[in-house]
Amino acid sequence: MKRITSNFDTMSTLQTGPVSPTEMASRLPVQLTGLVAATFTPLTSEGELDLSVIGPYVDYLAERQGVRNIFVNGTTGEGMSLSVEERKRTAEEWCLRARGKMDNVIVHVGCLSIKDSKDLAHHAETAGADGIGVISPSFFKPKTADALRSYLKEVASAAPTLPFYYYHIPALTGSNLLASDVCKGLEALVPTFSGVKFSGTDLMDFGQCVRHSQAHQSLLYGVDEQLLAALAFGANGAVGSLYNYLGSHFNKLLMAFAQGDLVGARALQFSVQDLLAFASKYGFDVAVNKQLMSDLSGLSLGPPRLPLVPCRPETAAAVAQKYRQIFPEA
Ligand SMILES: CC(=O)N[C@H](C=O)[C@@H](O)[C@H](O)[C@H](O)CO
Ligand SMILES: CC(=O)C(=O)O
Repeated sequence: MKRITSNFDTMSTLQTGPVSPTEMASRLPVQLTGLVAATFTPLTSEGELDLSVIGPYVDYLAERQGVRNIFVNGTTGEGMSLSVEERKRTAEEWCLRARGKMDNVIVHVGCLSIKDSKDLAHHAETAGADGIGVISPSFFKPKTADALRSYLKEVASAAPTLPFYYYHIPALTGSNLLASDVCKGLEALVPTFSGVKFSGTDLMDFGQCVRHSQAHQSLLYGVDEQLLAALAFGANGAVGSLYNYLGSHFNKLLMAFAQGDLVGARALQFSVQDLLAFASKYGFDVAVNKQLMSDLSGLSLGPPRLPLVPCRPETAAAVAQKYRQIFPEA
């Protein structure tokens, strides 16, 4: 794991004196690329944290799925349903267990209270995270991009050495602000601004984020079933729940795309869509997804937390069967 401080040094140097292009390039952070698995939070059958599963979970992602980055305590991890204290304990465990095995641990720190978000941002920094992600508050929603930028600025300032990713997920936050508007001028307010996790379906908005991004920033797409379209628009990588159990498959898709094999990439994307089309008949949500991951990986992830309700075992089993039929090699 690496703490990226160099781009922020570069920025301050830029203001104080000239730097040669070679020196500049060597100081820029490594851009986050490839797959980032949005992890589930392991709970006991009583609904308490089960930190003992996190070590084996990291090994499963690294060894079985070829995934080298994780996004923890986000949507998939039910971060908003955990207490601040629980979020700190899980973040610490993920950072500890990922050491030497993952390239990046990004901790989602968004909360409804800005004080909690700042507390978690600061905590992520001390826990050794490689970055933080923040969603828009969703009860009192920011009415303007300006208001959201002010909020993000304040949260990011609590973790001044960590790359900061704006997490855009309008279907869940209920915010109607375009990500490309939110990101406008954000680097001036947030020196650590390193990219966007874009979990929306508006590809024009995504395209505008890419178009106006800077070279060191990472545009990470978050609707796994249509990643290929986002790659065409210039996505640098992807954050999502499906990379938990389809990481190797999606790595092939990334490879096919990089090699210009669009027909191959499309076939790989279509098989994922087939699985999702099947699963959505059962109301595919985090609860079903979590049980599916338990069934496929053998890790005991436990139930979801209320207000999500556990899925019926037959539902996850039916989706797992479909998965095995579509991806016999996985
Ligand atoms: C709403 C939601 O959970 N979105 C995830 C990421 O943001 C995705 O990874 C989806 O789980 C995935 O694309 C399946 O729809
Ligand atoms: C899916 C995703 O990116 C999240 O869990 O936040």
